[in-house]
Amino acid sequence: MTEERKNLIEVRNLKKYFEVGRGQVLKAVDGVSFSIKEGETLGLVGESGCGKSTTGRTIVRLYDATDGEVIFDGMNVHSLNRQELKRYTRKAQMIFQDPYASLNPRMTVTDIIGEGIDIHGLYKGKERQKRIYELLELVGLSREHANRFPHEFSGGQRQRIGVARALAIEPKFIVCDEPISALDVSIQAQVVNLLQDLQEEFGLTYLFIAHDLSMVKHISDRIAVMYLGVL
Ligand SMILES: Nc1ncnc2c1ncn2[C@@H]1O[C@H](COP(=O)(O)OP(=O)(O)OP(=O)(O)O)[C@@H](O)[C@H]1O
Repeated sequence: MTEERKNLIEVRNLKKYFEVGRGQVLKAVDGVSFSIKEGETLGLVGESGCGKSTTGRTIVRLYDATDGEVIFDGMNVHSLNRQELKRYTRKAQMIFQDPYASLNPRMTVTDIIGEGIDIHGLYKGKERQKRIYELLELVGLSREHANRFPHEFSGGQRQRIGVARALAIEPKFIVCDEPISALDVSIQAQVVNLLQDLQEEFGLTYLFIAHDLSMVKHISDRIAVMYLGVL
């Protein structure tokens, strides 16, 4: 079945170097190539510091690439004008490892989820509120949660808010950067199941980052192993 699907993402010889002072360069990602088909999950594993997060962040344009290409749906992600970049950021989202650090503590759930909706001008007024309720229900929360702040939730619930935020702008591709490693083991399976259900429902494509194989084994169609900046 997968043979018929087209590549949604093609990463070609991607490099991301950081300048770390006194002319020193840290080659966090040093020539990585892979592709992910539409609706597929590629697992990306490797020990801490090998460059997994940097790869994910460079693909979604949180970082500029030092060299190489990321082709998304036929377009080169690192040579977009501002308008195209805005369109791209709507299609490619990221879910972060730490559901405590990645949600602004001073914003309500409605504000957090609504931010992307506003930036991309998707819904206004009543429609916007309805969409936020819908998203909360989609991730297993309820409309009663809409006006609460992040500190009022458990780790698993916070990660669900992070998922709702990513989904709010109807992306095609999500980089899941260790989305369950900060959670209790008993909660991890619930969040993985949620991500799988959403993938099925919306035909999402995932790059699923984890530091150990056991977590990604049953969610991934294929697995890439990273070591010191290379695959
Ligand atoms: N903004 C940055 N500036 C300088 N160095 C960075 C930056 N981000 C990451 N690095 C370095 O790049 C290397 C790869 O880091 P990265 O976070 O991508 O690895 P990782 O495999 O995702 O690790 P972890 O599982 O711990 O998140 C590390 O040596 C890290 O210290």
